[in-house]
Parts: sequence; C-alpha cells; structure tokens
Amino acid sequence: MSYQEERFIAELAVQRATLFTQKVFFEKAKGTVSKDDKSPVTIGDFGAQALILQAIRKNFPGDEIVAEEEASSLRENKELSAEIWEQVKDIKLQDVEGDSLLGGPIPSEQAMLDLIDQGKSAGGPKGRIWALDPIDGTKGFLRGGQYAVCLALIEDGDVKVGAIGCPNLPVDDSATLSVGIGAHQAESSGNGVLFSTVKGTGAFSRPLTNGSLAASKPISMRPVPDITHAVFCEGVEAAHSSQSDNAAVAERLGITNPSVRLDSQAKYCSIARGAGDIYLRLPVKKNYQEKIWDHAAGDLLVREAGGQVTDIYGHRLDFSKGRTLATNTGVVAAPKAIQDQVIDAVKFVLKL
Ligand SMILES: Nc1ncnc2c1ncn2[C@@H]1O[C@H](COP(=O)(O)OS(=O)(=O)O)[C@@H](OP(=O)(O)O)[C@H]1O
Ligand SMILES: [Mg+2]
Ligand SMILES: [Mg+2]
Ligand SMILES: [Mg+2]
Repeated sequence: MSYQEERFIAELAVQRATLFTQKVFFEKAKGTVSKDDKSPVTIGDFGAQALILQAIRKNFPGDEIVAEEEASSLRENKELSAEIWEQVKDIKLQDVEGDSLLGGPIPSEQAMLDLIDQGKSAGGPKGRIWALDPIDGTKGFLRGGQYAVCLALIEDGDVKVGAIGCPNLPVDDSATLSVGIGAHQAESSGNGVLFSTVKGTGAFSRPLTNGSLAASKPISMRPVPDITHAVFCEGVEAAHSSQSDNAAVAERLGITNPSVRLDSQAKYCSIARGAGDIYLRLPVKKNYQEKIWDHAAGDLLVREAGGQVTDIYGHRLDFSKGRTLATNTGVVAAPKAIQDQVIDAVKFVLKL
C-alpha cells in the first residue's frame, strides 16, 4: 500500500489547522483552561482537533482515532464553546477544491463538539489508527515559542504516515539552530514548515501555505563525524524532561555546544532536517507514560531521515500498547551511526 492519499489528506488537514492556530495566536484571549492534570488547553487545541478530525472522518470513515482533547468540558462551558465556534466556522484553505476535500466547512457548533469527541479510541495493536496532537507544545504556543500540529497513521502498531506543521520554525533549514523561545518568533517572516513522511519513502519538508500544498524537498539528518561537535535539542519545560540529566549525557559524550531548547515535536523535525543532531527526553518522573500523539509522527520522520528513535534503554518506541507508550521510558533520537554511543552515555548517567 502506498499511503499517498493518506499522506495528502494528512498534509492538507494539518496545513488547514495551522491557519486556525495562527489566527488564534494573534487573538488576545486564547481561552486557556486547565485540564485535570493541570496542563493547559486553548481554543487553538480544540478547534484544530475539530478541523483535522473532520478531514479524517470524511476521507477514512472506518479508521480509529486517538486524539489528545475531548469536548466534555466544552459541553459545560457554553461560553468557551461559542468562542471556539466563532473562530472555527470561517477557517478554510484559499483553495476551494482542497477545502472541500477536507469536508469543510464544519456545519454547526454541535457538529464541531461531536467531531472533537471522535478521538477517543483506545488504540492498540490492530487496525488503522490515527494519532492526533492538535497543538503539541501548548505552553510553547502560549508563550510565542515553538509548537506543532502533529498527525500520524499507525497500522497494526507500526507508524506508516506522519505530517507535522510547525508555524514558527524557519523555512531555512540551517536557521533552526538559532530559534529559541520568544514571542517575536510567530511574527517573523520566513516561518512555517510542513514536514511529512511515508514509511519507506524518506522525509520531506515544504513551506506552509494558506492554500494548496507547496513543492516539497527531501530532508535528512546530517552526518556526525565527531560526536563532540554534535548539537542536542531538548524541551523547554523542566517538568517534561530532565535538563540536568540531558546535560550530564552531553558532558559524558564530550559535547560542549549549548543545547537548543524547543517545545513540541519541532525537536524531531529539527534533527530530521540537520539543524541539530540528538534529541534527548530523559524522564523526570519514573511513572510518566509518554502519549502516542506526542511521538508517532516525529518517530517516523526521524527514522526516514536516517535516524534512530528509542527509549532510554535503546528499545524502539512501541505504538501498539494503547494511548500511551506504556512499555517505553523517555526518548533518545540520533543519527543511526551514533545512536548506540548516545544510549551508552544515557545508561551511564541514569545508572541503568
Ligand atoms: N511529566 C511529563 N513528562 C513528559 N512529557 C509530559 C509531561 N507532562 C506533559 N507532557 C507532555 O509534554 C508535551 C510537550 O512536550 P514538549 O517536548 O513540548 O515539552 S517541552 O515544553 O518542550 O519541555 C505535552 O504535549 P501537549 O499537551 O500537546 O503540549 C504533554 O503531552
Ligand atoms: Mg496538552
Ligand atoms: Mg503534545
Ligand atoms: Mg497537545
């Protein structure tokens, strides 16, 4: 199976959702509410989920969907629901054909809420399951840093297709290294990249547009002849990965370059395009289970760009265990040729 239709719909749906998240970013009120686990969710997350689930339901009605958000809190918070609808109802690609392929526009506020609730699949080892993170790095989104709209198709536990939209990443591959956090990012021109991949065909990027898809180009990880010159990417939030352990691993490898801190799967995208080499996500809490929507698309993108993605023990990420990576701890991604060396350093630092 070539998955070309799945890839095209995923790319187009992610591109349309980024039009929405960018619009919300420039609104003063982003409707931020705190979820049960105290993490934030915004108008941007809910609306992007509705738009993408509409596209999946229209094109692949028999598939299952595992998505991060759900609408129960919105059904009680009528004001927020109305605000989201106000922003969602006019979103369309400047390309009538593309937009109707995605099933747009969403017909009503009720239909929007029902779409948001279509992502409750338990996941698992069998069948076709889409994994959606409508905004990955919501905290980055709120502070004007990096965030990503991430969609992947998993079939029988194996990631087959990935599409990641990064509205605040520079189009220029080499410029990524200089992007940190900062509200100016979202406003600078020359930003907005759509990454995509199908298993066995390589990794690609193209500029995000507001209409049909731009031309794509292949991307790959850069060779690392001397590991001491490698650059590693890590998260911004100290609660999500252990920056002190990450630093100890870098030191063990003789790396002196400062880390590049980015929110979201923009980290996977950056190393896949050769702007950075190693992604370390060393656990802060032993019992935290990573969510499949936080990793599925990035895992395939990096592997198709010439990398390897494992947990801290060197085991491949297992997307067949349900909504979480229940059998994995942490993430280590690097070019294939140096992955073992990085894992050895991780095991040394974490005393595994
Ligand atoms: N304790 C803990 N450990 C690891 N990961 C956690 C934890 N808590 C939350 N999350 C998930 O982190 C997702 C954001 O990851 P990032 O890589 O953007 O984190 S960072 O802000 O850059 O540090 C974030 O995704 P979004 O909610 O989509 O933003 C969460 O799913
Ligand atoms: Mg979240
Ligand atoms: Mg996420
Ligand atoms: Mg999210």
